[in-house]
Amino acid sequence: MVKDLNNIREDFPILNEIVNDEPLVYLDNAATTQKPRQVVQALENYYYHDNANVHRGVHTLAERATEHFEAAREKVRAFINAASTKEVLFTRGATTGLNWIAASYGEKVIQAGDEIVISYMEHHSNLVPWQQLALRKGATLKYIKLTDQGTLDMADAKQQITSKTKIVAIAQAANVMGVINPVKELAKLAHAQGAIMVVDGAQSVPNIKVDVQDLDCDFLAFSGHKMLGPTGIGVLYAKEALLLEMPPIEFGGEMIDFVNLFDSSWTDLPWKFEAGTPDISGAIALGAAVDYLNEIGMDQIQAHSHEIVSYVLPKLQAIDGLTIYGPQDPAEHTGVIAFNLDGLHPHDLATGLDMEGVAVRAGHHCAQPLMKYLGIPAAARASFYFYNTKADADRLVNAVLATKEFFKDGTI
Ligand SMILES: Cc1ncc(COP(=O)(O)O)c(CN[C@@H]2CONC2=O)c1O
Repeated sequence: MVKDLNNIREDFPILNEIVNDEPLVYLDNAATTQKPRQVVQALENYYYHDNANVHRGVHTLAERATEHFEAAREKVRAFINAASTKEVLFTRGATTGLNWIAASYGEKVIQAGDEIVISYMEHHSNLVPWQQLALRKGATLKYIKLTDQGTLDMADAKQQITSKTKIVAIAQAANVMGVINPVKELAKLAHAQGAIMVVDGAQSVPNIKVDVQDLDCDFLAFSGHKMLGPTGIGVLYAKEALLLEMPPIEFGGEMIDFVNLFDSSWTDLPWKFEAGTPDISGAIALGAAVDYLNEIGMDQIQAHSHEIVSYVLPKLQAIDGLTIYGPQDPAEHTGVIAFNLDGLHPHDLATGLDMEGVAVRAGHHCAQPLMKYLGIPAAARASFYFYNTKADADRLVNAVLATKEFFKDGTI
């Protein structure tokens, strides 16, 4: 059954919150999304009825907990169309997944003189792991330039990806510019040079249909909390052939086969990379989040974002003194819009919006090199999701105008 977006908000009690005497308008979904009752209910059901440790218990609760935990993995597998659950590793989030690739695959493969290619629009979690790996190994970190519209300069990408390239790591959707990057084409360019393709899916998996086999990416990392799930659970997808050759990152229980006094052997995939007691309830709740997204449909979610951005972008562009970063064409935008108001620090702008009950983020958005590339210290950022409405968009526009009026003579 496809959920009707017109009455979806009843699943999100938090959207009824009052902030500064105004009904909340939550537009910080790129930071974290709100959680439907069904996800919170999954957590409650687990702890009230099924809680036990997984995989080795022989009692009924342990078997039930294991069944729910592994069923969640299968839901995630199907959601991203991975070939096998062996390719679906539970992590803490996108940051952990990206660090695992650098710490395992990167440490094993990267040598002095090799090149790692990223872009100027990357989030720090898809930049610093590669930067530190390159420093450790004496490898070269290269950045793909952006066009004037804030999209990836693919002509430059073709120049940057060479026979020395071993890793290409790019966000599929950008957390500031709001663009969708052609990672399928980038994977082809990487593979043609014998390199692997790492996709940062933190902003794409929640917003568009992601098919890892169609993309032919080698790794893809994302976070549960950005797609209706709880914080602390995420996923690293990786091709099985790569995982079989990669050394574990953490050692201990769950991930061993035999432990001898002076050496050990590892268990099968995916558990080789899941040392210790996993986030059982988080994974089960992530499975409930996937169920919820599937009931809406990713096509409907993407269409809704396009409709909202097409509605609000022209209204924001019409505000004198407001600068929008990234594509000016709604067709190029996910639901993420970064902007600044002349003469106002983004923190003051966001505080002004909060006084009107509108929640946006302000700062460098964990993308300091991008801020420098854009020539700005920071920006405000509104990020929509399927439970936001055109009325929310109007509240944003009116709050920007009210804040502009409030600060107009430069004094508070
Ligand atoms: C593109 C991208 N990659 C990686 C991450 C890291 O995700 P985790 O923090 O879940 O590991 C984020 C987080 N987005 C930040 C968090 O807050 N606002 C943002 O834009 C992101 O947007």
